[in-house]
Amino acid sequence: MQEDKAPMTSDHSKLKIPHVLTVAGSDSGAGAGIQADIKACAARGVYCSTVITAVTAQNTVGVQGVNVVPEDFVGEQLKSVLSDMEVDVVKTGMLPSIGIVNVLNQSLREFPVQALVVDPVMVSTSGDVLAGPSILAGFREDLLPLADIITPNLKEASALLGGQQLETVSDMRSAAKLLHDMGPRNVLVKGGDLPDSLDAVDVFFDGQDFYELRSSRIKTRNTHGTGCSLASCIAAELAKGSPMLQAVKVAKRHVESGLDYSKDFVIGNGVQGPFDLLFRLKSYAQNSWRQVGFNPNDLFLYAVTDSRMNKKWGRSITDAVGAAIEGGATIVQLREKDVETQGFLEAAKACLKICRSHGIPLLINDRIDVAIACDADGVHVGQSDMPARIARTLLGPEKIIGVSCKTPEQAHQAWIDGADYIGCGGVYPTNTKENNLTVGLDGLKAVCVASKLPVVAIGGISASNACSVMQIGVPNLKGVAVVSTLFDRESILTATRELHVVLQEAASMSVQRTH
Ligand SMILES: Nc1ncnc2c1ncn2[C@@H]1O[C@H](COP(=O)(O)OP(=O)(O)O)[C@@H](O)[C@H]1O
Ligand SMILES: Cc1ncc(COP(=O)(O)O)c(N)n1
Ligand SMILES: [Mg+2]
Repeated sequence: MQEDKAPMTSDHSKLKIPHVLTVAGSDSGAGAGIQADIKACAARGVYCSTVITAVTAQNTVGVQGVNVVPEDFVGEQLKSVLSDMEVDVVKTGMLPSIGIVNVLNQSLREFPVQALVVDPVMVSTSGDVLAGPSILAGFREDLLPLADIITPNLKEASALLGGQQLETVSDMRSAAKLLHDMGPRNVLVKGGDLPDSLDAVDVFFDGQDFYELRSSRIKTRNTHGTGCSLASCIAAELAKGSPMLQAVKVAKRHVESGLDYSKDFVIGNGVQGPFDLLFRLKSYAQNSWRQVGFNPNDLFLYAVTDSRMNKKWGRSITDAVGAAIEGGATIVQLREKDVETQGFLEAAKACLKICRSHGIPLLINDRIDVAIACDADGVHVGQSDMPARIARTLLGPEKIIGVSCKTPEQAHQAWIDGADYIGCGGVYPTNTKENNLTVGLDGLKAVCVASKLPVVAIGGISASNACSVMQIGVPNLKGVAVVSTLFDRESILTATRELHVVLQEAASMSVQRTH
């Protein structure tokens, strides 16, 4: 393999995408093998092509069958990809026959790549043989000397070394050294299966120094595929140009957080469930995730919290939100301007629980980081906050994004940027926002008419003027957003109910008018 990395772009006008080729077996249960490799590379932002060496019938119970792909056809796949697609790094997994090892060896000599990552898969965690002892000589003689790194687990390291038992970190160090003598530039002995170990310890040896890489051991049955994913993450980081130790560290951290994400999911009836790097399970784990998708009618009675008002009336934010929902609020936005981040996050998590139990969306004002950390339903941003287009990239396609707009131009931009709704105001003067320009009912109407997005009116709206706001007669005005009208009151519940009645009357009047 080449020592120095070639520049990522030969022609600067084109973007060269980092590319990993995985040469591995298919796992029908999709926890390990090719399926794990594609997910890991996708999660690391690297293109992944695939040469399939075997198709396994496999689930959480074990491996029920293996169908090995003829070596000539493995060779044909290798040639197709390597001759055309500018592969940076090759990663190998299940190599079920000595013939396939030979074919791979020849291909790598014909089409050299920047790095070779060898995960010497032999036995699945369920104990089923994926590559028999006959493969050992091929690994030792042909593949290991070409490898930039090999990533055996304890059993595989032991098999490669002729069967010696590995039970401690010190045994792992000796094994790493002996394996290094077989030719690979770097060795990572993985300790996922180390008995009596509180941490998940892997030993990395670069021929000079040993590194013990530790992470906390996640309590989960879903560990099927950690090895394949780790090797693919290493390959992906190398393809991006990382030095080896850095690639290994990032990969280990990535696997750890993937295990944490997917630790609670229940897939299959066997002892070992698939691990998954792509699922964001927090909302599933709460078992009460909101229906994905934004319903503009949720803007009907939009409650915006205010920490100063809660302080003044001596109530917690959760009590305030609970009362507003009970009174008929249809969406809640947390707008906490003077609380510290940690307190805000805790409050947001608690409010999210309440909102989810009532099927009410919860948005966070301005703080995209807090919205991501608590997995809120979305954010509301002002004109000088994070631009909606960037918020969309950070939050993903399904979260709700609202933007404050005063003009038709801003409303148009919000639509282009991928927002879901706009908040237009201040309609009337208000104490909650200093120096806020008032647009009045005419300004509101102009924005609504120009906007392709649903609109919620905000600013100085109360039970006494909400009816005139809703009667401006534009179909995309979906509701009113209020702060002091609900939260600067003795009883939030009563205040919300009052406003709800007014809004319902306004809605029924406009229905009558259109019939
Ligand atoms: N329960 C766990 N918590 C945290 N990390 C783990 C856990 N199990 C395995 N790992 C890590 O996952 C990677 C794969 O390790 P291992 O399970 O030993 O390999 P294999 O899947 O090839 O048997 C290693 O970095 C290991 O430390
Ligand atoms: C096709 C294929 N490749 C690799 C593994 C090893 O994965 P694990 O060690 O997590 O069982 C597997 N079970 N199946
Ligand atoms: Mg494992």
